[in-house]
Amino acid sequence: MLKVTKFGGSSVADACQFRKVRDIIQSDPDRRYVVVSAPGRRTPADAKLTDLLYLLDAHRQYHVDASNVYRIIRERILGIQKELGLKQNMAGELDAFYANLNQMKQDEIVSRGEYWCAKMMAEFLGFPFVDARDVICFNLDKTIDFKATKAKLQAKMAEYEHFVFPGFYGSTANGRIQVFTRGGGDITGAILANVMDADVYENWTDVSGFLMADPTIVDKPHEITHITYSELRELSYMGASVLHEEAIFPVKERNIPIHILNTNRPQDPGTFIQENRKTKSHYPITGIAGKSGFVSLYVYKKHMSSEVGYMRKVLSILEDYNVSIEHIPSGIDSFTVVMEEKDVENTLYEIVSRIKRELKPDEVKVQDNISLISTVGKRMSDSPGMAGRLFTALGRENISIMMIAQDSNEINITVAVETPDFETAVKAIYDEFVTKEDLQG
Ligand SMILES: Nc1ncnc2c1ncn2[C@@H]1O[C@H](COP(=O)(O)OP(=O)(O)O)[C@@H](O)[C@H]1O
Ligand SMILES: N[C@@H](CC(=O)OP(=O)(O)O)C(=O)O
Repeated sequence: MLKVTKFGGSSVADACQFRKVRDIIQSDPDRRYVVVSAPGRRTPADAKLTDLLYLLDAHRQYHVDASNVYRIIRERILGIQKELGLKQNMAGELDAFYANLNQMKQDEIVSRGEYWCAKMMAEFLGFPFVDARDVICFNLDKTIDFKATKAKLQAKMAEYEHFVFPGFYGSTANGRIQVFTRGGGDITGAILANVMDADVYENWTDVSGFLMADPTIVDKPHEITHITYSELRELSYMGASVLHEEAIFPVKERNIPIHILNTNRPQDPGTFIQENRKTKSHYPITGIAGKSGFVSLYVYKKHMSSEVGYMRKVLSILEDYNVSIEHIPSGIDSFTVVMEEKDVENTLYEIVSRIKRELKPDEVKVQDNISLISTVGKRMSDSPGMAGRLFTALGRENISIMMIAQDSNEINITVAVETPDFETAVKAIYDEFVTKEDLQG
């Protein structure tokens, strides 16, 4: 049996967490390949090391003295090293990094959290360190070159029976470090699991598995014991941040189960993510997730329904500005495009004026401060009246629904609400489909 184990930032936040990781690795000889993130938050008010590295880079870019930020980074790493009694010259590594700061690009700077952490973890576990820079190969378009990565990883597996591997980064063909998007250590683990044909991909974090809702919004949400890849993809895409939304593809391709586990409570069963759920859930939904930061663009034109290609022309203007579209609810002579605010923050008014100038609509309206909430579950397709229950639950809280979308597999109903209503809406949906079911037994 072969397990690829990935420990997120919360699992390596300090020396005490390192010890928990060692206990977990030593308790199971199948846990041979270990991926680590950079040290995460020790308390809710703390900073993730990766955030500090982005801050350091911002100081560098704007030519502001970065010594204070560097000092905090240095103290965090050396604090872990000292408490664990590690012998490597981390101070030398860190000072050489800082001295060389102006020669580095942002990706290299922000990748160092995982690099230092993996080096320390390797010494602590007595495993070799393998640098992701020498293994994870990116194409120039930032996708993964699977063929090259596989060849390099297999060579490392032939050389070592165990190793510690930094998540989040790799390199391009010209040797430059490239990082994934934030939270991308999960993708590194999934790639390793795929190439190594692991029996399971264990993803260790600070919650006992995937929860039915974000625990910062709903008080003590239930744990999900089993979830399918497609349900998970919907939830993680919509903001359930436990697992990066892109981490599903490499494991799904080989049908490798993902097991989400809690480093602070390793005895808990956690969540299994597989193609087919083994047990039928007691609840009509699997989970709820949501995100804020959306904006909608409403376009109305008399007789739009008979004007062939009108919607396509609006979408092609958005494409010119590289905007990706979340939803397009439509009426007969109108439609609304929902997109992420960050994609249009500098271009929205230019886009609107182009639509007005080139397509002469009768009305264009922009609304910002929108949140999307997805209610997800495979059982929803065979449970009649789900949408009705959802809308009634929101209605009871006086929340107006700005948009409704249901995917064609009927495993997801997404609603748009105004951001001030976001948390109340998530709680109302949870109460309707979970708390109420509990009370009914
Ligand atoms: N549905 C959910 N289930 C569990 N955790 C969730 C959910 N939605 C959001 N979270 C948050 O995700 C966090 C774990 O992800 P992350 O912070 O990336 O951990 P790590 O540092 O271990 O990679 C949890 O602490 C929790 O606050
Ligand atoms: N350290 C990186 C990558 C990562 O996966 O982190 P975490 O495991 O803490 O989500 C980040 O903060 O984005």
